[in-house]
Amino acid sequence: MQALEKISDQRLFGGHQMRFAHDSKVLNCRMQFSVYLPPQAGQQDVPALYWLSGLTCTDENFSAKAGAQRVAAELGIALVIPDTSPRGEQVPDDPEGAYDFGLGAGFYVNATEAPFASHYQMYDYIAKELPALVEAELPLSPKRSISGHSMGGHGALVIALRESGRYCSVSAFAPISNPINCPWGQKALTGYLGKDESLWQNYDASVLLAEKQATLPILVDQGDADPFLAKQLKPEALQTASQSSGSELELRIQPGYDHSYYFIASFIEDHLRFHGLYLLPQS
Ligand SMILES: N[C@@H](CCC(=O)N[C@@H](CSC=O)C(=O)NCC(=O)O)C(=O)O
Repeated sequence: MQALEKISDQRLFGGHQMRFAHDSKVLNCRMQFSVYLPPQAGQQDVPALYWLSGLTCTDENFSAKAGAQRVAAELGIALVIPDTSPRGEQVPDDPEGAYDFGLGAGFYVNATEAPFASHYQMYDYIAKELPALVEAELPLSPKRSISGHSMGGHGALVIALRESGRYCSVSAFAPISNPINCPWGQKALTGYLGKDESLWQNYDASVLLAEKQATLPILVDQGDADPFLAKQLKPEALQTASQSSGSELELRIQPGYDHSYYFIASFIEDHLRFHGLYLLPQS
């Protein structure tokens, strides 16, 4: 069988919006993901921005709602958009079917707890298996940046801070900034990693940023009308952490914006141009 099965391919801004399926070894299931290839990918390998989506999303929310492809086409940056959890009948879900754990809520961690550990290895899937696959099979260079929203903003920050040599820049929209101290994070980290809170620290961007100075540029946008801001997102923890390690963080509070894809669509161009500064040769 081919490594990638193409599910769809549609022309968009001179490039291609595509969807693929493949067998994931680390997740132990069949997965789907989306890719936008800009027109420049017809001539040469192009750099890629990996986008990590939030709770309840598949790879299709960002492709359909964020409006990122026009500027990606102009800049010559591919978009690689994975799913948010392992998938399939055999993959365990939240025991009560809640939206914030299990399917659609992998939290970008490597689970150690049964019954989740046999599939929920999203950290390794995003940081290692998927880049190796798409760079081997598609016209993508190994220059990568990473971004995401909410749960995906948490994932992007954690992966970039831990694997900084593998990424040129990181950005996030309304990230879960301090998951060890919020209900979404505490539920997910207990379920995937168990009750030993010392193991949770490796998956908390504020802890990681406080411990070690960041070596890559960081941009974060947060709406001040976001209903999840105070209880779940806590961007002030990220700000304090960056100050204590002397890291450069650009945290922008956007007046009147909520948690939705309308917020993402309003600022995605800024994020693409920010990543372009580090992914593309500057004249
Ligand atoms: N259903 C839940 C909240 C679900 C939600 O808001 N999901 C966000 C991400 S939240 C953090 O990870 C999302 O991106 N949804 C998909 C979309 O297309 O908007 C509730 O109602 O509280």
